[in-house]
Amino acid sequence: MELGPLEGGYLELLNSSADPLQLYHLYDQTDLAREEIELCSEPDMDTINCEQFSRLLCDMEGDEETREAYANIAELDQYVFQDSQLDGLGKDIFIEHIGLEEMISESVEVEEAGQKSQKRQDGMANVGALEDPFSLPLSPAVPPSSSLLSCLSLPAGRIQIVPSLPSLPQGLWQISGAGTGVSGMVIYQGEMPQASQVLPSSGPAMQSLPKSPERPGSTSPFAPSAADLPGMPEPALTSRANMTEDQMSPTQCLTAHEVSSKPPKWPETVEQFCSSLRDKYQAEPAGPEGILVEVELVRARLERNSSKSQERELATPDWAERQLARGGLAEVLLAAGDRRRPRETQVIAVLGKAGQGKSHWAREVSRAWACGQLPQYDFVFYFPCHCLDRVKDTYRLQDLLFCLGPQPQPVDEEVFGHILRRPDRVLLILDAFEGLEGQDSLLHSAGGPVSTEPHSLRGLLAGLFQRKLLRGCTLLLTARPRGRLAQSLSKADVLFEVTGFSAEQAETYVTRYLERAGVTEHREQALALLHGQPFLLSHSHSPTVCRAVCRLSEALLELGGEAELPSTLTGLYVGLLGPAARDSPPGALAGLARLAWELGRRHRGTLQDSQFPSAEVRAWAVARGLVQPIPGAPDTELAFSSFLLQCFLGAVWLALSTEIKDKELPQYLALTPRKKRPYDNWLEGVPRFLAGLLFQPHADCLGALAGPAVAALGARKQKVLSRYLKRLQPGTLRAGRLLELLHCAHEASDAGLWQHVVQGLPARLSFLGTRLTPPNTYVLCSALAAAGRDFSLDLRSTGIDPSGLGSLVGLGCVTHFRASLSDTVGLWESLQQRGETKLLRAVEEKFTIEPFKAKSPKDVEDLGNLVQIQRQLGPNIKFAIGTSPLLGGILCPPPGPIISCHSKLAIVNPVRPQLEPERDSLLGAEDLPPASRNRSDTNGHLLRQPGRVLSPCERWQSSKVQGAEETRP
Ligand SMILES: Nc1ncnc2c1ncn2[C@@H]1O[C@H](COP(=O)(O)OP(=O)(O)OP(=O)(O)O)[C@@H](O)[C@H]1O
Repeated sequence: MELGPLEGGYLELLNSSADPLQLYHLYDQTDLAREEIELCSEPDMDTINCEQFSRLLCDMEGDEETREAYANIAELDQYVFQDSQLDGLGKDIFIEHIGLEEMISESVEVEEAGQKSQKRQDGMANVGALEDPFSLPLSPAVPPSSSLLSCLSLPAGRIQIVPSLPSLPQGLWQISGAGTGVSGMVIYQGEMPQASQVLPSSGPAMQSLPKSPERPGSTSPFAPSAADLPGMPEPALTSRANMTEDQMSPTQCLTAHEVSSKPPKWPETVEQFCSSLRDKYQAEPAGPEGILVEVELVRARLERNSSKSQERELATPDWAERQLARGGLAEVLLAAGDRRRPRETQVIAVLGKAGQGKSHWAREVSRAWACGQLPQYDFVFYFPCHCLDRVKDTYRLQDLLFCLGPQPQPVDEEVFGHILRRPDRVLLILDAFEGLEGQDSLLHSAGGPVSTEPHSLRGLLAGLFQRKLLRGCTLLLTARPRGRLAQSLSKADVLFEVTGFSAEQAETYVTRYLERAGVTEHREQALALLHGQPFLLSHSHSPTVCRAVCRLSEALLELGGEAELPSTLTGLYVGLLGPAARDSPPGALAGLARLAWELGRRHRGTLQDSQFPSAEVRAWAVARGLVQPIPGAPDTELAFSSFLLQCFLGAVWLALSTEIKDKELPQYLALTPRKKRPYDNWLEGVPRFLAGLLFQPHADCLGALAGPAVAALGARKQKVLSRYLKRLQPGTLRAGRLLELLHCAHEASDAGLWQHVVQGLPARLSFLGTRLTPPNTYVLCSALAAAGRDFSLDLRSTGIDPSGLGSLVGLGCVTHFRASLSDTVGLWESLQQRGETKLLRAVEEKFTIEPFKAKSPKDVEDLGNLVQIQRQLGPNIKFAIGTSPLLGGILCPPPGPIISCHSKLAIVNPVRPQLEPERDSLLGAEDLPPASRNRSDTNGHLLRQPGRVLSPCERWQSSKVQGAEETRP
């Protein structure tokens, strides 16, 4: 039977009458067609290798839609088919839910199900029993499992037994089909069955997997071994037992890998290469200042930034829901290991905004390896990606590792062979991945090479990411996730985020900085300077800003006398650049500023010697630390010493340039919707610096950098921006842009502009899903306090930290707020512990949780904790469970109803859907039609629409365990 294109989920395919072997090959080809299967000879229709099958089955299980559909089948089975009263309704809903219209006739008429099952019996797997396609008949030999794959039934005939595939749950797995040469293949995961656990077949023939007689490479045309790859050495000896990897079973292979993590005896050349790499990493200082503050990474995930757009961005978890990689480096590197398939490349992405410390962290990984902390790797190669952006030349894999690697040297074939033999013991670090041209396509496009023949560097990288070259290695990349790159990064096995410094870590950095500078006596003064400018303290959450603050503090303290840090970021950078500008060659600052802007427009932060206006300007910029060499890159390549500095210089160019037309200037504030402006704001720090440079008093700001001659030009530009900003209605801006406007107004330090902005703030402010970093929280607090009006805030999914949450909701002008339950519990508990009862009472009264939707047991638990704290405070305190002014109502029931509401919520079992409509009607408040939504009875219980029974799917949805609660203001 000819199969059409692979469409829909695996569920549809399993329910089709397609020949399972064809199905399998179609699956594999579709998947691997993208991977350009050049090296397979003839696809061997009769051969299924267990790794391939493991992959197929894993993917089927990994397919979220299928998994969920089968889970629903299992759970809804009883409801739909055993509860005769609900028969008709249930089936319809069930069928609709799993989205299989074509199954309607099959599933409604039960007899037909038998035939369908029979059809499938000839195929790959029997899903379900003959009589009832959705019941789960488990033979005594098969351990019960909710997995779709544990419900395979066993046929008569020859059976191959493949012991223990690591990715399968324990149990028996049967595969059969024409062309296999056997009527059935059983994969047994777990201990082999005892004789008493009789396999339901007439004498299973124990055979090994089919194997190509000619060569000991992989038996799979789709999963080549090293021996299959042109240009690769002969198959590796992976154990000291003189067996090739491919002669071993997958279990043996894994065991061999584990065992061989003991240091093997290496040839002299390999030992030498390895120790030269280690020496290289150990010799590198930890960052430009040689300071290390230990930071924890947070598990990350990407999400669509709007329901309409395909673009993704880093999701913002609530503070209390963040998952820290507490095990440090080891945990990060092991994180994807659970999902790792044998000999499969593992991709780990460490993401974060510019200047958060990604490169610092990545270099720390190589240093840790050099110090023997990562014994699971024999080799670690660190590449700053700016150095790999070479379009012209062609390279082989060995050139990448040896010539472009951290320790450039001629290729040593013996060492290279050694690397190829154990790719699983190789870690490649690709730092600043966003710096590569067209990086997004490397991760997902087809066409990466499968051989080590010369290719463009991009081709080589594509081969690595597409898991064809050095298959089985670990790829660790760091990147700023923006635009299309973020979309492709969802292909990574695991994601982490570098979130910058906490206030304590910033203080630690200041202390260490002064220690290294040999001026520890200034420590207290420097910390006092920092605390004297809370806005800069909040910005020191970014290590880059923290470093800049340290440098300026050091300079100010050296001068002696009354020192004070500036109150804006613009002031900080003017303070740092002013002295450099004063002794610059003529036109040097403007020349460098122009370069910063023009490179930024092309999304680049690196520059060549030849791009400087003159050698003199280059020498000045290097001497003043404005640009610096890139570690590992040729001397002719330099980079701006930080992204923020590049943004500042870009803004200087906009402020100074006569080439930028006045009417174009407002677009560079990036406050209007993206569609209406061609500028993409890659240099995202430019808007606030531009406002700062043009609005702050000329003599202290732009004049301090460029001299008095540019005063008239600056004044004209200021007028243009002022007119634009005063026409802007803050209430019409989305949360992210509103925050940027607040930052611009803060940097401008112009009383008129600030008043205009704060007066325009709407009374109800929702920041739902928009990150509130410490500086964002700071400007928001200042603006609300200055407005002299009342506000309601929605602070859910903002990642706001506990101290930020406390400062915002503690403001007198904030009369109502909504925040995640877990963060609120944290705040209340900390206020309680600190004995701040008055503030606690105040914030409790402002808190609202309506409409409440419990999505996980944690939500119910948190609600219980809130009620508990509330009880302790006495009967007069109440928080709003009804609608609040923020949400359009006024109901604030006393604690009694909340507790009774809680006790109802607590009995909802989140794992199994509750079928009694009364029970979860409370949970399903948002599932009700608008007419009955948000209405409550006198006890504060939400009313259900009479006669409306929630469908099983709705109940399932409402009881699904799924992270923090969702927004529905
Ligand atoms: N944990 C840390 N301890 C000490 N210094 C740090 C730490 N993290 C970052 N820094 C310092 O902060 C500055 C910025 O760090 P880094 O260059 O690693 O940021 P990044 O996220 O890679 O930025 P970009 O995206 O712009 O490349 C550097 O000077 C670095 O030394």
